[in-house]
Amino acid sequence: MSRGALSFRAVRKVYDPEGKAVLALDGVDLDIAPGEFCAIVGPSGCGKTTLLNAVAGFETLTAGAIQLDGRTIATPDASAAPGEDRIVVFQNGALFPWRSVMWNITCGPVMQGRMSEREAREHGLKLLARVGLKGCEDKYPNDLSGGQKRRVEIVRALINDPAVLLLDEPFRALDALTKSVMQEYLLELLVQFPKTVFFITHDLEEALFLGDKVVVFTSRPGRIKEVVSVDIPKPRSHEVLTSPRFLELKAALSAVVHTEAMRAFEAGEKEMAR
Ligand SMILES: Nc1ncnc2c1ncn2[C@@H]1O[C@H](COP(=O)(O)OP(=O)(O)OP(=O)(O)O)[C@@H](O)[C@H]1O
Repeated sequence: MSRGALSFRAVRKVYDPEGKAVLALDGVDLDIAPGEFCAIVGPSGCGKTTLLNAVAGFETLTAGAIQLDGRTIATPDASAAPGEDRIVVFQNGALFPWRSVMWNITCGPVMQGRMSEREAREHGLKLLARVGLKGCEDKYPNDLSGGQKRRVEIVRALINDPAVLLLDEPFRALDALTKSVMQEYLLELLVQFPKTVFFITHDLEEALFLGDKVVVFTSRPGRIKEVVSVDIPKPRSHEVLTSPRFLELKAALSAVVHTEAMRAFEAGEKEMAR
């Protein structure tokens, strides 16, 4: 893969609601290689979504810079508008319920004039078949299960052929079984359609199962505490979850995250006591 290199340099973000400054991110330096799956974990409120939003173009920076393939996409002075090179899949989904699955998938490339309706439909049908949704193209989102909706959303993102996929806890609302199936679907799709992935999760097992690396953030202000390289070969199936190496990585990751979660909790208690 030749595109999708993300680099973060000294990224800082201060929110200033009603003059009470909230330092969300402070000095984040990170490189994500083209085609790399980077899972982001860290305590609640440490700035994970803020960082994702800055890449997506929804949030400005207070200091620092983010580059995509050498092109600066965010600085304090400017941020590149959201575009089809960086697509977000949200945890609560964002399908239009009154439109068919096919419409939801193809509206982006068709409206932007990048594909004819026929081309988009053909491509959409192919992608739906790859995620086990053959025959669902004329259904409406509310006719689908949570897992099926999530697959439609991922197909909708992939049809745009983005350089970077940004996923903010996409499987959070799913039951454990559906979630594990979705994780395998995602890995399989990425073999067929390689993308750089920025994936936020609170689930350490999910981070290790999917990630080439797992970035652990400190409690707020978010800084990078540790980067864990997941040296388990891909393709991975759920059998790896019980392998000695997986369990070893999980124990180490869990210890780091737990320390930070405790810090975040104590900081929250102090703030409440003020
Ligand atoms: N628009 C905003 N205005 C003011 N403060 C904000 C705003 N958005 C986020 N924050 C604060 O910035 C910090 C980081 O928020 P963010 O949502 O990025 O954290 P997070 O790590 O994604 O949290 P979670 O894991 O709970 O989703 C939090 O303290 C949050 O309250």
